[in-house]
Amino acid sequence: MNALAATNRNFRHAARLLGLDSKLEKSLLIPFREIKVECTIPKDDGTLVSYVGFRVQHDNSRGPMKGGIRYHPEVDPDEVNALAQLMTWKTAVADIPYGGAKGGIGVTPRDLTLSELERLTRVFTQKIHDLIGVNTDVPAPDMGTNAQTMAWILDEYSKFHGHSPAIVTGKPIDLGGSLGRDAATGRGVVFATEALLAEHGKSIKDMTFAIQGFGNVGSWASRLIQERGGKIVAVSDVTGAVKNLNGIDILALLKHKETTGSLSNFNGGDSMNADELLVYECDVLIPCALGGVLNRENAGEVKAKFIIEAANHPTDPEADEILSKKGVIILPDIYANAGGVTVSYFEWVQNIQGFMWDEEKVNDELKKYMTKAFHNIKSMCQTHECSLRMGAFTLGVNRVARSTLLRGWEA
Ligand SMILES: NC(=O)C1=CN([C@@H]2O[C@H](COP(=O)(O)OP(=O)(O)OC[C@H]3O[C@@H](n4cnc5c(N)ncnc54)[C@H](O)[C@@H]3O)[C@@H](O)[C@H]2O)C=CC1
Ligand SMILES: O=C(O)CCC(=O)C(=O)O
Repeated sequence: MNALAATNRNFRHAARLLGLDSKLEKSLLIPFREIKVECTIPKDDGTLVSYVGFRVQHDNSRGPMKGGIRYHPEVDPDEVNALAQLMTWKTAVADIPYGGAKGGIGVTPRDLTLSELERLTRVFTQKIHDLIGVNTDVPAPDMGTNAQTMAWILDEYSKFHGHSPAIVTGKPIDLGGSLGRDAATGRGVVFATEALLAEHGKSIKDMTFAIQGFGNVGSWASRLIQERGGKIVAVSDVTGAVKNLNGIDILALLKHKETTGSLSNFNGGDSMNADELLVYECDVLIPCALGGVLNRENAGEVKAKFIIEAANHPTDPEADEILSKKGVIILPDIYANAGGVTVSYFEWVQNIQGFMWDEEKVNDELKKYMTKAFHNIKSMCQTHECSLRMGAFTLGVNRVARSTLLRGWEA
C-alpha cells in the first residue's frame, strides 16, 4: 500500500474512533497547498540537468507549518503528501504550536558534488521562497539533507526577505542553530523507548537492538542506546549491514564509516544481507531509514518484541495487522521520532527570542515533552481501547480538529 493510502487509512480510523463529523474529516485530510517546481541547474561540467521539487503544506490550524526537506530518488508527490500529513499529527501529539508540511526533491544526493547540491538547494529555495516564512512554513532537514542544506536555504531566503534565521531549523550552530538539534531525533527515540520499556518493567540495558539506517537518526539513537548499556546486535545502511551477537562497538563503527564511507568490511562484526536485519533476532527493532520497509512480505518473520518507528511510516497497515496479531508492540512514528521537530521548535523559539539555551536545558525540555506525550497517548489508548498507533493518531487528530473548529474553518 502506498504511503498516502496508508496514512489516510490510519487517519480515517482515528476519525471514526473520535466520531468526527464527515465534513470536518474531509477538510482535515485535504492539504492546504501542494507545490511542485522544476529545478534546473548546471552540473560542474556545464551540462544542464532538471529535478522536480515538492513542498506540501498540509495544515496550519495550530500554527506555522513545519517539516523536513528530503533529497532521495524515490521522492514523489504522494509520499510527500503523506509525510506532510504525518507532520500535522506529529506536531499535535508533541503539543508544539505548529501545523505540518514536508518537502523533497527527487535526486540521489551522493551522485552530486557539493557545489551541485548547493546550486540545486538555492534554485529550489528561489522557487518556493514566497510560499514559506517564519510564521508560515519552516523547513528542516530530513533524509539526504543536513545542517549545510539548511544554511544554503537560510542564505538564499535572506536575499529576498532580509536576515531570517528562524526560516529553517536544524541549521549550523554558527548561524543560530540549537545545541542538541543534531542529536534530537535519536535522543527523542531513546526517551520514547525508555518510556515504553518502563511500562513493561524493562530498561534499555536489558535489551538487544537491531537498527536499520545509520544516518542522523540511526547513528545518534545507536550511540545513546549504547551509552545506556543497550546491546546493539545489528546495524544496516544503504552500503550494507553488520551483525555481532556480542554487541557492535558503535563508536568504532562510526569511525569506520567516516574513514571508508561504508559499513562494509568492518572488523567488529560479520557482514549480513541488509534485508535480513529487519527479521534478525533481537528484542527491539528500530527502523531509521525508509518508509514501508515492514510489509506483508516480511512482517510474519520479525523476531523483535518491540518496534520503535524512528523512520517515518516504516510499517505499512498490512504489516501493522500481522505484527499486532503476533503481540509485537509498535511505538508509532508520529510519537517516536517527534524529538527532532520538538527541538526544531526550541530552535525557532530561541531565534525569535534572540537568546541561546544551553544543551542541558534543550535535552531536559525534550525529555519533558516526550514523557508528557507518552502519557497523553496512553490515556487515549485507554479511552478508545486502541493500539499505541491509534492512541497517537486520536490524540493528534483531536487536537487539530479542536483548533480547526475554534477557528470556524470547518467546511
Ligand atoms: N533527521 C531528522 O531530524 C528526522 C528524520 N526522521 C526520519 O528518520 C529517517 C532517517 O532520516 P535521517 O537519519 O535524517 O536521514 P539520513 O539521510 O541522515 O540517513 C538515512 C540512512 O538510511 C540509510 N538507508 C537508505 N536506504 C537504506 C536501505 N535500503 N537499507 C538500509 N538503510 C538505508 C542511509 O544509508 C542512511 O544511513 C527518515 O525516515 C526520516 O524521515 C524523522 C524525524 C526527524
Ligand atoms: O524538525 C523538523 O521541523 C521536521 C523534522 C521532520 O521532518 C520529521 O519529523 O519528519
